Amino acid sequence: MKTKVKNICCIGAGYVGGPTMAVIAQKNPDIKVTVVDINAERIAAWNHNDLDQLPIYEPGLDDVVLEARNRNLFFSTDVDAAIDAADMIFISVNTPTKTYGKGKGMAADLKYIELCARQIAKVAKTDKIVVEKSTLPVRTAQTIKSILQNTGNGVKFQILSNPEFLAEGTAVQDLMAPDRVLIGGEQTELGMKAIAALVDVYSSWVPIENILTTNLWSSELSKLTANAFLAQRVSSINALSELCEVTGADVDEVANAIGKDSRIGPKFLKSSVGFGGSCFQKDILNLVYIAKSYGLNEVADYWEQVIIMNDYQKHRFAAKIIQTLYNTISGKKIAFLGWAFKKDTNDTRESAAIYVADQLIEEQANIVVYDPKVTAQQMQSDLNYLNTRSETENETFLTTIVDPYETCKDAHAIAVLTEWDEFKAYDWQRIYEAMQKPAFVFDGRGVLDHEQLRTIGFQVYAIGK
Ligand SMILES: NC(=O)c1ccc[n+]([C@@H]2O[C@H](COP(=O)([O-])OP(=O)(O)OC[C@H]3O[C@@H](n4cnc5c(N)ncnc54)[C@H](O)[C@@H]3O)[C@@H](O)[C@H]2O)c1
Ligand SMILES: O=c1ccn([C@@H]2O[C@H](COP(=O)(O)OP(=O)(O)O[C@H]3O[C@H](CO)[C@@H](O)[C@H](O)[C@H]3O)[C@@H](O)[C@H]2O)c(=O)[nH]1
Repeated sequence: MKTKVKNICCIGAGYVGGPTMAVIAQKNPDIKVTVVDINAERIAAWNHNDLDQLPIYEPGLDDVVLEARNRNLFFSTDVDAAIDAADMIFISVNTPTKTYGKGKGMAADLKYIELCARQIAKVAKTDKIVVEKSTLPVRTAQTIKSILQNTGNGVKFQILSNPEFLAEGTAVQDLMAPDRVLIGGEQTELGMKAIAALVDVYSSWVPIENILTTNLWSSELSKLTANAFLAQRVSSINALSELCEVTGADVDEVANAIGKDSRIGPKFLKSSVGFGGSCFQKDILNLVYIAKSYGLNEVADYWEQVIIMNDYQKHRFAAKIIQTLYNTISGKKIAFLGWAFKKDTNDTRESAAIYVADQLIEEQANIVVYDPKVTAQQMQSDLNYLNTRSETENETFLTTIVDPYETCKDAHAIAVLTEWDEFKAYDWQRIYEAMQKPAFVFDGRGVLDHEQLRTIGFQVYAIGK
């Protein structure tokens, strides 16, 4: 007989836990879904009456939350109560790159995962299915199982791997119509039963042929592999962008030409100032670390190159700005349009903007930033995290203005760091008139109309052109 899930708990109310559970709850009104977090401020924001105050910005998320919240979707800080009541527990906590000890700067830090496993082990009085939603190194399910099974209280656990493939900025749309849902589990009778229970949750809205089931290790490794392949495409086209610049080829034309080959495909070929986000770098470093730990040095080196190329692309963009501005940017105002790592999100983790700003501030430029969704406080904290200089110096060199025209006024140069749609619609003539001359634009996202800008009088640098 199929086990029907009635009560879900999700530990971690972040960029993944929040939207994923909101959609699961919306699509399964008969399942009670409780999202818990130790961050009380975040939970309060999820419960805020004003939907503009939700802790993350994702197009369409407010409507989903509005429909399901307080019906069968709840946000709470009472982690123990939610664990106790649930028959299925998702672990969706952060798994950042380790900043200390063995594997520092490479391996995933699994301390939050282990804490969750220990808390589940301590609290659980009835059998549970534990679902890894966080991105984890292959074979982590073994660790979780070992912690859970050594409690000695007779409770039985099944562990599933169900990695999340949503991209920020399109999270709701990705969750509503995923290319696939991946569920890995033990290939035993009880394991298969647990897999079937989770398939049942997703099949409320995902066509059954799009729900893939595998063994645990394939599922865990597929997540790291998917991100490595995606990031590798960006680094590949970025590597070619520099060759385009020196040969007269146009990177968008090259991308279009190769993307028409159905074996290559058109997506993820947009050259840029470099990929950011909380996942790509972390997951590839993790993959590299795992390969090295098995002694697979050539495999590790192959994937590490994706990160090396990405770092180079960010560095190259900043160097181009310095060089073009006559190798002296000390005291010059440089306007940044965008700080988020991509459009339609307020997330700034690993955003290229942070690294470009840091490099320009080393040359004592005054960076003034406008981003429609990122707060000034977040920008300062991103810069401070790099630890390059004192917080006071960062406050002096990086300021934020909430109006794009004011941001660009009197600037020597504008750098586009995020591809927000609104940038295309600005009155560029007005911006030009208020700038220092020559007025430079460095389009790190290839989003502006360069011909129009040149006609106005701008000197334009665009990646791969
Ligand atoms: N951000 C994405 O787009 C994305 C997409 C797919 C997969 N992932 C993966 O999903 C995982 C979560 O990522 P995220 O972006 O949602 O992270 P996040 O930092 O936004 O959220 C994680 C949340 O977990 C909470 N938390 C940590 N330990 C806890 C504990 N012991 N008990 C209760 N709450 C705890 C934190 O307070 C935080 O609010 C990561 O493994 C990430 O790699 C992220
Ligand atoms: O052609 C492209 C595509 C993307 N990017 C950049 O790459 C980064 C990542 O973009 P994207 O993948 O769209 O967003 P993420 O939210 O980081 O999503 C990735 O990381 C998630 C976390 O693991 C996965 O779930 C998603 O499937 C995977 O796309 C951003 O800085 C983009 O600007 C480019 O420069 N060029």
